[in-house]
Amino acid sequence: MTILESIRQPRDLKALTEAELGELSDEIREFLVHAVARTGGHLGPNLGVVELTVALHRVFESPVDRILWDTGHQSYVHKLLTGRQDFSKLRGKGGLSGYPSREESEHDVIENSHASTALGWADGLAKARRVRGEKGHVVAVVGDGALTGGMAWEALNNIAAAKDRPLIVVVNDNERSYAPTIGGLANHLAALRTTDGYERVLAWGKHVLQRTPLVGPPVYEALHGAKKGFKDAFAPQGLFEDLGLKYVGPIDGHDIRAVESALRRAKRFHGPVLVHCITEKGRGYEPALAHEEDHFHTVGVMDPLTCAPLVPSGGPSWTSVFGEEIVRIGEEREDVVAITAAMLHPVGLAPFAERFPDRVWDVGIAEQHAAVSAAGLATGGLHPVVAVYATFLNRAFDQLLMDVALHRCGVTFVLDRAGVTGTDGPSHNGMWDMSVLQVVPGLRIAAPRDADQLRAQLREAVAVDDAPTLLRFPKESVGPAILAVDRIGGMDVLHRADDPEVLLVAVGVMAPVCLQAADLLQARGIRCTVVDPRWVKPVDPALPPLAARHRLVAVVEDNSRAAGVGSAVALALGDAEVDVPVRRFGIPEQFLAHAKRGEVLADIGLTPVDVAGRISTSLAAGESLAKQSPDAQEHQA
Ligand SMILES: Cc1ncc(C[n+]2csc(CCOP(=O)(O)OP(=O)(O)O)c2C)c(N)n1
Ligand SMILES: CC(=O)[C@@H](O)[C@H](O)COP(=O)(O)O
Ligand SMILES: [Mg+2]
Repeated sequence: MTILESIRQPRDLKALTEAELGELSDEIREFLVHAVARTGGHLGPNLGVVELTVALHRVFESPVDRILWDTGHQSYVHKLLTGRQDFSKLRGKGGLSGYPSREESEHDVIENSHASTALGWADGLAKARRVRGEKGHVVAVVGDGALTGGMAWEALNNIAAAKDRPLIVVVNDNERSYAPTIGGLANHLAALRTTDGYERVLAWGKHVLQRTPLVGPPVYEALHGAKKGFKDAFAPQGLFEDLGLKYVGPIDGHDIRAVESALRRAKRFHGPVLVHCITEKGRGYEPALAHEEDHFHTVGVMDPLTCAPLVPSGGPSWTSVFGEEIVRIGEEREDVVAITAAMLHPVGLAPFAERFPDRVWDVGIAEQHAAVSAAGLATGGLHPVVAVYATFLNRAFDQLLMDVALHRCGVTFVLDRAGVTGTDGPSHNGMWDMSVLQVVPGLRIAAPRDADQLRAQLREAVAVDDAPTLLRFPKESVGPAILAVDRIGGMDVLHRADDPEVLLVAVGVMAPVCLQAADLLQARGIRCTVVDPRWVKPVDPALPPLAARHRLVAVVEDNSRAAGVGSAVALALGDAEVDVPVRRFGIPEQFLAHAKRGEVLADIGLTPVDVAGRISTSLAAGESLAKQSPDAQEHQA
């Protein structure tokens, strides 16, 4: 049995010797590389927190002491040490979540993967402990990237002022989000991190002294203390100390003894403490360290030796189509600029950044700032394109509404990972944008069905300079082109039939699902028209009169059913006095457990068979209804 296998719960760590702890760290890294290569997941971030997590669970008594993980993607080691070592179905249906999960363990608190929230949770938990007179520490682990999010500072502002409320903030500073973390904060962390002299002296001392048994360790401790003293005396007073936090660090986050020593000091301090740990994303796995783009922030299923992907990509991604087209637009329009929230490569803006380095900004994990600064850019005469994942735009709703839309700013939002993403769990599905944003006056929303439409609609969007525009597309590969057979108003007709009964409104990537459903219905003698509205907000004025020529309208969208495009179409029909029933197909109002996109779509009835089946049943019910007495009809309506 390996040491790792012997760890069933955190207290099993306490008896391990220093040598065994080193061995355990090696075993964990070995486990992570092979397990995550088999399933895909967040490899780099977890390789960077091995020693930090071991030290946390040796110093604190989880779950009495609450250990919170910001963003949660770096919680695999925490899971391994809290009784969860079956990673065979990590992020897969029925397997471990890729994030903390209360259902999995009493050691887990924050389940969502949206960054910069852990300090707020910690502030609330610490206040609750104070009010209820409960013992126990609250510890929040936050990355340097997550620390660039505004909410982290809202929380720090509260935490720092509470001198008598013990709360420990552990900054996991690996200098990166995906790419190197940007901004004044990153520069400040660097200033705290590198007073070169004592770092080099410390590194040398550690190297020499660790090879000098007996005398080595106490001398190393003394040297470590000297470094601390030197820093206190000469290094700049830190931003954190100026705020009122006790600052402990910088600590070598891969030296378990050093981290434990710092955490024990922090534990003794009866107030807010910040422990600054220096770590390396991808530590111990050369291919990750060599991967300059993101140190293997997320990896797909791959060969752990060669890092070659083992699942063939299904062709070009939506992201790459956007990335290429925005460069072409940038060539033609020098007023077009771009903003990313710490995800330059994942959202496809890297080619634009390479071509136009002065026209793209990484604002950190700060979607709210991205939206507001875009309002400033637009007001300054430019046309900003803000590229974020759909789920993360939720965070910037007010800024889109009150800063961009109210001021009628020509800003284009490009939402990647819209719809069901699946394996990243409930907080990553881009399933709310076409509902939440329905209420934004003047905002125009497009949902492209294929690459050609993405290119066309992106161009139409950046041509609007007096209102916000938005495109949204999913994570998967782009399918084949879907040609229109006609155009009605601004809508593309994808399929038509003589004397049609059903109008299928296919929203974006649901076009193939609707076309297949139309074929299934045709086989049952039910004739359909299939339209792609292209721009789903506002509803095309040609849609109600088209609907009036059918017996039933079905709107199919990869978005929440609640207040989505289906609801907007139903409202538009009502306003136009078109009395045709509307059936809404979308994502139910629930949080979707992690599973593959296809599995989730099948579970929620967004497949051609489900859509065709429900339409057929609906028509039949309508027919039987029509044959019944008027009051029976009234009742069922
Ligand atoms: C609000 C929000 N925006 C973007 C993301 C995407 N994201 C996930 S992890 C990550 C980088 C996090 O960097 P850091 O906090 O330093 O943690 P590390 O991965 O370095 O351990 C980003 C941008 C997110 N999870 N939440
Ligand atoms: C934790 C986080 O938010 C990101 O790392 C996200 O998991 C990446 O998702 P993709 O793998 O779809 O780019
Ligand atoms: Mg980081």
